[in-house]
Formats: sequence, C-alpha cells, structure tokens
Amino acid sequence: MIEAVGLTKRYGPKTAVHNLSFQVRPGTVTGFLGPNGSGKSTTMRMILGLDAPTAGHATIGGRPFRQTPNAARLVGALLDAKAVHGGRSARAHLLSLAQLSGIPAQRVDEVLGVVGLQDVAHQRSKGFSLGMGQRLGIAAALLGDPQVLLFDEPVNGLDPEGILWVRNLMKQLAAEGRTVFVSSHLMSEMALTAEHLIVIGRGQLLADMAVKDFISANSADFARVRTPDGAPEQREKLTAALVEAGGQAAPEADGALRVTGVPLPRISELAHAAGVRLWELSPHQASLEEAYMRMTQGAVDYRSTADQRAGLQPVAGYPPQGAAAPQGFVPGQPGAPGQVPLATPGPPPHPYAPQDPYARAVPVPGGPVPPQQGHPYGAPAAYGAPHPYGQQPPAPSAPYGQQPPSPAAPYAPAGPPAPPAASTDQPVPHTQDAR
Ligand SMILES: Nc1ncnc2c1ncn2[C@@H]1O[C@H](COP(=O)(O)OP(=O)(O)OP(=O)(O)O)[C@@H](O)[C@H]1O
Repeated sequence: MIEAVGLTKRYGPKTAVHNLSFQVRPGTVTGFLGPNGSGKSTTMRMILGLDAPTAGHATIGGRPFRQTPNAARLVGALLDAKAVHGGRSARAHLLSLAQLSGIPAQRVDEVLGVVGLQDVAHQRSKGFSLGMGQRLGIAAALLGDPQVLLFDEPVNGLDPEGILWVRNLMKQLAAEGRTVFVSSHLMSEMALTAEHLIVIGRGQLLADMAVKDFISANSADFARVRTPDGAPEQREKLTAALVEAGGQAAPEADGALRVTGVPLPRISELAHAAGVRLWELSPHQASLEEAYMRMTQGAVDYRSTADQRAGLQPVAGYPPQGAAAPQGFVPGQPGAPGQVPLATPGPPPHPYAPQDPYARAVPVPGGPVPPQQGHPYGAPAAYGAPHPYGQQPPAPSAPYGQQPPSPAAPYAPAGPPAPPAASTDQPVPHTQDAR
C-alpha cells in the first residue's frame, strides 16, 4: 500500500503539493487525475524518494521509500520515458537495471517480450519512437516483478493496440493483488482502467473515491425523450406535464427533450396519461470526463483562448471558461478523503452541449473486461502495424523497475546474449510473461 500523510512540497514561493493525504490500496487500479501542473508528478516523485517533502511524508508498505531495504526491488515505476541512455540498446538498458538488482538476464528477455519490443531489443533506444520508449519504460517497471507499481502517463504516445494492452496490463497486475497507481489525462481510458480515483487540483485533494461514486457525485444524469417528429404539440404537451410534475425539460437540437428531475418510469406514465406517444425514452449517465471537467473547472491553471487571427472558435459543447464557468473547487479549502468540495450546493447545471458523446465511456466497475487474447495481460497478439522505427528521439527509463526474483518464479541462470533480431516489417507480438 502507498500512503501519503500531509504531503507538502514547495519550490520557493510555489506550492506544488499542499497537505495531501491519501492511501493507494492493493488489488485495484487507482487513477491519479489532475489538470496540468496540479502536482501529480511531484507527488509521485516524493513517494519514490526522488524529491524530499517540505512537510508530511509518504510510505510504501509502511516505510519511506528511502528507508526500505532494497526499496528499488519493491517498486516498479515509469516516471519519465526519456530518462534513458540513448546510446544503449533496449536490452542493454534493461540488463544494466537488472544487474544492479541481481535479476537474471532471462527476465530481461521476458519483459522485452511482454512489452512487444523483442524484435528491436538490440536497437539503440535513442532511435525509438515515443510509444516504443513508453514500452521500454514499462518493461523496466516490470523487471523485478514488483508488488507496487507507479505509472506516470503510461499510455502517452501509444497506439490504440498499445493503449488496450496497457489497460489490460494494469488491470491484470491489480487482479494479482498488486498496488497500481497510474496517472493519466485520458479520461475515457481511466474510466475503463481504474476502479478508484484520487483527484487533485493545485496540489490539493479534490476527491478520493470510487470511479462510479465520483461520476454520480459530479454529474447530473438525464433522460432523452423523443416524441413523434412533425407533431410539436405532442412535445409541448409532454413538456407541460413534466414541468407540472416537478421536472425540467430542455429541447435538444434534434427535437428530443433532455429531461431531469423525473425518473424514467414516471416520464413514461406522464406521457401515457397525456396521450403522448414516445419514439425514444433513454437513460443517460454522464461520463468520467464530464464529471472530471465539472469538478476541476476551478483548479485549471492553463486555459486556451480562441485564436482570433485564425478565426478559431472554442469547441462547441464545452463549458464556458472564466468567471462564468461552474466552480467545482474552492481555492484554499483542502478536501478531505472522499469529499467533493463543490462551491454550490446540489448538482450544478449541466455545462455540456445537448448531445452526450461520452455516455458510453462510463465505467462499469466489475463489468465485462475486454477479451483476453492468449496473453496473461490480455494483449492483442501484435504490437501494431509496421512501425516507423527510429523516427523519434528519446526513450524511457524506470529507475525503480528492479526487483528480486520471486521465490515462486525461480529464474534460470543467464544464458548467452540473444542474437540480433532480423529486421522485419511484421508486427512485433507481445509474449507471455513467464513469471
Ligand atoms: N523542480 C521544480 N522547481 C520548481 N517548480 C516545480 C518543479 N517541479 C514542479 N514544479 C511546479 O510544481 C507544479 C506541479 O508540477 P507537476 O509536474 O507535479 O504537475 P503535474 O500534475 O504532474 O502536471 P502535468 O499533468 O502537466 O504533468 C507546477 O506548477 C510546476 O511548475
């Protein structure tokens, strides 16, 4: 388990993290969310002993990282995919990490296969693309078969197949009882991956709760109701009945009604009583993205403005920015675990456009998991389409990826170095993790 208690970090006048307390428990994927500059990386660095807190402390398994014997073997982390010696091959990089922690070379080849880099294992990492670098960083994090894993933006730069693979990897690692703490800006991905969320804004805790609770606490569900086209009087009749019943009915662009404040069965009864036929009556739940946007509106430091010269306009359907924006965060009021410090009581007005394009991204904890495809982490067989290797500069690192061999998974003595892989245009498959 990871625990932060009153964690605070100041850089001169800048308070990056303020009085942050939370726990990350084993067995579930915990998402770490927050706007740019909110302090996620700083928090992870303090957990890993890379930055000293100004106040408070963080522990992993009950001890500060730096005071844990062989701490580097307890934790695997991907913090900065660029922190790697670009002149080394992927295999040499992992081998050096493994040797520092007494991990057999065989494990290096295993994790190279797990992340789908086996065919480029002997290429210098400075020629790796962003996504390949991420894969190398994930390989380093897995190297020691650690019980605690921290990933800072692990899907950054990955192709769709890679994103799916990382999603299944995180879930599988958590299902094995490990502690998995992962930051991401991809809300739809977090909704599919994490069961629990820790959300921060301007260094302070905004929420510490289950994904489903976070969504229901920060969004307003609604029903879409559609009466027959070409019969506006039907819609008006129903609107009047809904309002009389205490609900709200707002017209949508396509002629449907967005109804709040009246449960679905009651809408049906009201329509029946008014003699109004319905073409549609469907429930809609807000997405994690909507809930997140609503909560963090007041804690966003960096906002875009419309480019007047280019004639660009803000994206339709997104909430107004500035003073009129819904305020989900009260500056100066640190949140308590599980607390949602909304500035205004009750569900705030829905800031989004009538359509709800994200409704299907709503997480269903305990719901169906994408099908496994022969890989313990559910990775599809292929790394992806033929990859333009060597297009991008840097590659990753994960200084804490090392761990001792598990007693249950004895490693064979290191064998001779694998021969350089033949060049291929074929997708590179992930292989099974032989732990
Ligand atoms: N070494 C440093 N010196 C001074 N300020 C720093 C330092 N590291 C981080 N900060 C500041 O602390 C704040 C939090 O930064 P941090 O990188 O932790 O945010 P983040 O949530 O990870 O952001 P992002 O989502 O953009 O990666 C920022 O304002 C940043 O400028």
